[in-house]
Amino acid sequence: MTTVLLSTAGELHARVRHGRRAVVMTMGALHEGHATLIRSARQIAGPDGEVVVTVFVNPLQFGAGEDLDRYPRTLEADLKLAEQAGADAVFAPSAAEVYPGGEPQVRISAGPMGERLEGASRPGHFDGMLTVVAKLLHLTRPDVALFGQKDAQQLALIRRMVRDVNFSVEIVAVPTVREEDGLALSSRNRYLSPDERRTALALSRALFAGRDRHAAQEALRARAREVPSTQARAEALSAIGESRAAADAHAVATVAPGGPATVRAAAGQVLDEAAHLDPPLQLDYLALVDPADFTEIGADFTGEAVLAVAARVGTTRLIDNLPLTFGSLGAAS
Ligand SMILES: Nc1ncnc2c1ncn2[C@@H]1O[C@H](COP(=O)(O)OP(=O)(O)OP(=O)(O)O)[C@@H](O)[C@H]1O
Ligand SMILES: CC(C)(CO)[C@@H](O)C(=O)[O-]
Ligand code: BAL
Repeated sequence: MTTVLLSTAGELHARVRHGRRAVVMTMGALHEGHATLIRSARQIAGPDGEVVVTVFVNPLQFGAGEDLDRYPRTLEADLKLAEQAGADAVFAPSAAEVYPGGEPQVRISAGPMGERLEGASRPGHFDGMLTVVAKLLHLTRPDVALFGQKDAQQLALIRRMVRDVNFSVEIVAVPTVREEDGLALSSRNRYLSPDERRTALALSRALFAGRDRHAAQEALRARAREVPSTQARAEALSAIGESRAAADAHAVATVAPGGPATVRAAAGQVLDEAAHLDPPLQLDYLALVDPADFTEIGADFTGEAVLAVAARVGTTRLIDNLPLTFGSLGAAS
């Protein structure tokens, strides 16, 4: 298959549509994470459908002093990767093509969710991101658009925009692709020196520490629930022997003050340690949030939450997150 390179809206619109169109939007500097999105798009579109990858470094979503100028631009390599992953077309417009009248006056506002976490650190970022995503949806007119879980807040805001202003597109999320040692793939990883990369591993390690604490807590809760009342629990504990009973009682007791705070603390400890590495990790935020609105979850939260982290190593700012399900087995008795 030969992937076609398109650079104007006219070329895109002149393209005859085949079956379902699946679109993957990117800022280029493509890596295996993007390839995974493109392969998923290929599966969704099927052999009779088509996969369009957009490559556009959107100036509107970069703040003053951010890395717009040094953001890697590698179109030739991107075309090859997109082709190998199964794309039919790559749409790589210029800024003048996307914003023919200069910076747009009318924009999409991300609302309160867009001001939290990433939005607090990068004011205006999500308005700029949603504005270009809306434009690219109009330009590419997909049936399905795929986005990575790695940018969890972006994904949540795109879902919200599609719902709030009735875009007729299905949004599909793709899990985060990681290096073998856990580092989430990101175009910005190529800014890292070997020493900085070692420090950057603390982001995923912190998330894994939080996930492990969470898994242990959920297992203990499940055990506690097996015995429905205090009286029944005591009887069940003596039935399984004194030492097991003591360990069990201790385990059940220690799970009680746990929950989100303990998960945050486990992740936070890894990040605190990384602040003393050379080069150090400078934490921006660590948060355990409800993906519906990106507010911190409370102690009695149930359902899927997102443990999210952002930090700087040297001049590179990285983000990562893990979804964690709370109380999946019901509330503790
Ligand atoms: N490791 C990954 N796993 C899955 N999806 C990813 C991964 N990295 C990026 N994506 C997704 O690819 C799409 C394009 O992202 P983008 O081009 O910004 O890449 P990026 O690697 O996230 O770059 P950056 O370094 O700017 O964050 C987004 O939907 C993003 O969530
Ligand atoms: C969705 C996106 C392509 C909009 O510029 C960008 O934010 C990205 O690559 O994640
Ligand atoms: N991957 C999200 C796009 C950005 O950082 O601007």
